[in-house]
Amino acid sequence: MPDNPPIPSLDELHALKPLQQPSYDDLTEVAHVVNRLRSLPPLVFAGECDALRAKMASAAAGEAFVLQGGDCAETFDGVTAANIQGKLRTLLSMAIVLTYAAQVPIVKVGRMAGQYTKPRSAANETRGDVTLPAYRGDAVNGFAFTPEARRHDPQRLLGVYNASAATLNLVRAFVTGGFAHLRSVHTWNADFVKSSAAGVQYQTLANEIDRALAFMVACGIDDEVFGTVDFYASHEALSLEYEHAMTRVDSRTQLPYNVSGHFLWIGERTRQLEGAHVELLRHVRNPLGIKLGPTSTADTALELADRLDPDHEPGRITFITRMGAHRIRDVLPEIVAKVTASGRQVAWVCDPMHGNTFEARNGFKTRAFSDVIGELNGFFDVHEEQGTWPGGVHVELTGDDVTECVGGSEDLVEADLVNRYETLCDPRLNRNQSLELAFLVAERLTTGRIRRPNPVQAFVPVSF
Ligand SMILES: O=C[C@H](O)[C@H](O)COP(=O)(O)O
Ligand SMILES: C=C(OP(=O)(O)O)C(=O)O
Repeated sequence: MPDNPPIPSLDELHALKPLQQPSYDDLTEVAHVVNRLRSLPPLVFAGECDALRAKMASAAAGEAFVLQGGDCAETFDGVTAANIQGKLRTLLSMAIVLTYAAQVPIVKVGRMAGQYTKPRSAANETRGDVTLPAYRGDAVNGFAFTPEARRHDPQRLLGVYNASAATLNLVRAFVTGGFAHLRSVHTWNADFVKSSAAGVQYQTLANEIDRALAFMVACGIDDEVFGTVDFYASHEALSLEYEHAMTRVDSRTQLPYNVSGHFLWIGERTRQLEGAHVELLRHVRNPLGIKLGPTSTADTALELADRLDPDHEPGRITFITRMGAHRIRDVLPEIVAKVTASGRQVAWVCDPMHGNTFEARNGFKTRAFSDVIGELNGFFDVHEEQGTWPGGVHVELTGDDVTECVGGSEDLVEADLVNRYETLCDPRLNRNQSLELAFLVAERLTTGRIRRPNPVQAFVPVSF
């Protein structure tokens, strides 16, 4: 159990000159908003964060696999039943593919209910002869290209709280109220294009699950044990005002937790060792992710791990590597080797999205499905060579049939991007591409090439 040093104040954090922060013009208004946020109830319970930390520890130990996914940038307008259900359905379908094929428990974590703040490469955006502040996520400003919308508005932080609460409320209802029951495995994708290869593969798997379920019921097992799933919320902890206001001392343990989400990650652009984000998050008890891009070194990874997890607590640290398909085989091996040699057991999760973005000839920001799979294969190969466990995937996806990433079995080309390009920031996999990815990952997990300590004991049938 870590010591409990005082949580730094917001002023102390700002003195560390944090990157990627909004510039608010009315600091009194900011203080009002932060005070209001401090008075609002937690969105998650500290005990749930502890439960997730234990599951992340299983992923670090090679006994579970993490599936983390959702929008690049959630939006306030996107908080609709259809959107939330669509993302959940996609994640549950992917999880079932991974569980059934790979026979390993899947830790299900949404990039949901809090993913409203975006770091940007450039502070401004220019269209024609007009330059305005870049869109930084609904937590900060609006997407419309007008001075009013692009103003950094602190009231939006209350919008983040409300949107996250509404999303979590429905997610909790879905995962405990019957929607996620294993019996529903067919209905999640009932409307799926029959001609889609992943859709057909999914139907075949769903039929097998139906038969297995019927067999178990015939054997006298109450199928209500398959009625609910554990599902967790995560986002990038970027807005210091919001994350600080949502950091509370847990009444059970007297220890601080960030109660805006179960799992928080520090982005590639804000993970400076002496920076404000590391300083705030080192005090909270939540399980933490650290993004590692192509310029990362083993020393950086180890220094961050020492700072954020001085006690080597199981499940505390997850390294989310996002090196790019063409760099992963060069950069990842040394990091994995040195972290492992240090005696740390961390969860290794592959984000095959953020290192593979490019601008298409028609101006759309996109990713090629082949690069996404290329990076995943590199990730599995490196861990196979090192004898370490590839602990999970982190993907930007949606439940809709958008056209934002090229490739996949539908063979989307750059000319298709214009049809349904709906993301406000980075391109997401659509439902078909997400399922396809799940089948490919399941195949890598089942080939037998990956060492799994004890697959039989590791399979926990009551919580898929
Ligand atoms: O999601 C990640 C970042 O916010 C995003 O890649 C930054 O994109 P930009 O380079 O268009 O600013
Ligand atoms: C900004 C993100 O990633 P990264 O920090 O890896 O660029 C993200 O995951 O939204």
